[in-house]
Amino acid sequence: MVKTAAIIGGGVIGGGWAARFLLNGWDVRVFDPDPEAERKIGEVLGNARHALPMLYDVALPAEGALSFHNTMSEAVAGASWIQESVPERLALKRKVYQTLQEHCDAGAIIGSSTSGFKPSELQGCATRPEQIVVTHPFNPVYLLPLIELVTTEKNSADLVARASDTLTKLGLYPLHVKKEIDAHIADRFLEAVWREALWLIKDGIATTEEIDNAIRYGFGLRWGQMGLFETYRIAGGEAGMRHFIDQFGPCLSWPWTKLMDVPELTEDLAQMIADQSDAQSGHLSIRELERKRDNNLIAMMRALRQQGNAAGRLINEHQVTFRPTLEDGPPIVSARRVIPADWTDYNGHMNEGRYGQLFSDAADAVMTHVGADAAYIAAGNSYFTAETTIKFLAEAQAGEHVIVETRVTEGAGKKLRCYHEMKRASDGAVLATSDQFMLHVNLETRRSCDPLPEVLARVEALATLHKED
Ligand SMILES: NC(=O)C1=CN([C@@H]2O[C@H](COP(=O)(O)OP(=O)(O)OC[C@H]3O[C@@H](n4cnc5c(N)ncnc54)[C@H](O)[C@@H]3O)[C@@H](O)[C@H]2O)C=CC1
Ligand SMILES: C[N+](C)(C)CC(=O)CC(=O)[O-]
Repeated sequence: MVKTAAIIGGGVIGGGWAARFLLNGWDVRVFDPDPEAERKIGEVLGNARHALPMLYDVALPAEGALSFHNTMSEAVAGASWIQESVPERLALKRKVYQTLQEHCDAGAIIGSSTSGFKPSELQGCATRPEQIVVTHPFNPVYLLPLIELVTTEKNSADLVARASDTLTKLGLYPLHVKKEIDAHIADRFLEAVWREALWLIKDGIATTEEIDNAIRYGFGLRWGQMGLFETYRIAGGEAGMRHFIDQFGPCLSWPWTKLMDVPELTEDLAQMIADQSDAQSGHLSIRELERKRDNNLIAMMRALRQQGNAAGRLINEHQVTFRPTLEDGPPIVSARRVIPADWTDYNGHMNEGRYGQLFSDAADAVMTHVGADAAYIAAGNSYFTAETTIKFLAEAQAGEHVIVETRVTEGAGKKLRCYHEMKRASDGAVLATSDQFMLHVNLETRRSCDPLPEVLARVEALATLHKED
């Protein structure tokens, strides 16, 4: 059954949440009094539709339905998840909970995007405090997986488990913060870094661009894959973390940082920062910067997928949950995906090597379908490609949804031949074809041999079925 999420407040963050739910197959109802809300969410959704599917090697579930509502009562009725993302004012948030709790299901989860308030503050005047948790996301919510799930003793273990499960199924990483604190965990770091950066600008040490370069060419890259402590463990050399602390711990009491003070944001300082930022990035619109950010994030997370680490490991695990079961066909729909941005080459279209990648993924899916799956391969049997002829018939662009249809044209003994057609999903245009000839191989002897009987039977049956077509 399709689930429904209500989005209360559809600005930068509410729009990102709406996209995350919709692209994972949920119906989404939005309440936001801003007459521009529909347009603004449309823009965020446009970015998300471009970006999120590129993280995966299979198509996301069918998109849910998006609707806009004039009252909060209408938006929350029947929703199993309610995500509040109204401006960061405690009185406003509390008023919103009072209204929505009059109309929402008592079993629904109410998550707040608050960057700073503790859940106990949000629960303060609520009719059913036990329904409310903090689910603090990171911008862009449709791409970044971290959600700080902050709870109090008023939230039952069952509700916390349900919240965690829902967030995980959305491809998110719920970090359960069990002891509440102002600004949770991550924003405390961000604020510490931001305060220090403001001092560096105010004291004329560095410009906004130099500060950004100090991050993106160095420790920013380290943090994205190992965080702080694993990185510092390595920095301690073979002696590890203990040595690192003994060596660098004392520096913390040296006058290196001004972390406890905030520079006064005078008119002059605010203008200096804005001017430097304009000089650095003013030639790009915010939408262009968002696209650039999203494409970079996708490329980085896809690289982490290949290594099975950090955010990449999470995406691999999420992808398994919606990998489709193939039908015998003909044809077998052996691949269904969106072309990622990092598959584009200097000619502005999908690079020829990626056509090969897609056909190779399609062949892997067919192998799994006939029983030559991971366990079969681990037991010492597999197929090797002996010959492939690819015809490139039309260009494919990043963001396009494509499918591969496969026919088994030969399946006898050790021979398996597949004819793949790559099609654009929107109009069925054939973009490329591949005639692929494979041989069954014993991975120990590295020589060709007949498949095990159950795989051979599947291959032969498919070849017969597809020949009859
Ligand atoms: N912008 C950011 O980088 C992040 C913000 N947050 C948190 O998300 C929440 C929202 O922040 P943003 O999206 O940045 O703000 P925003 O200003 O972009 O969006 C707030 C939206 O709430 C709407 N709104 C105002 N009163 C409302 C009401 N009574 N009912 C329904 N909608 C109402 C506004 O029309 C606006 O569209 C805040 O709690 C903030 O701390 C969390 C993570 C990151
Ligand atoms: C600036 N901010 C405190 C609203 C930022 C966040 O809460 C998280 C983020 O996306 O950086």
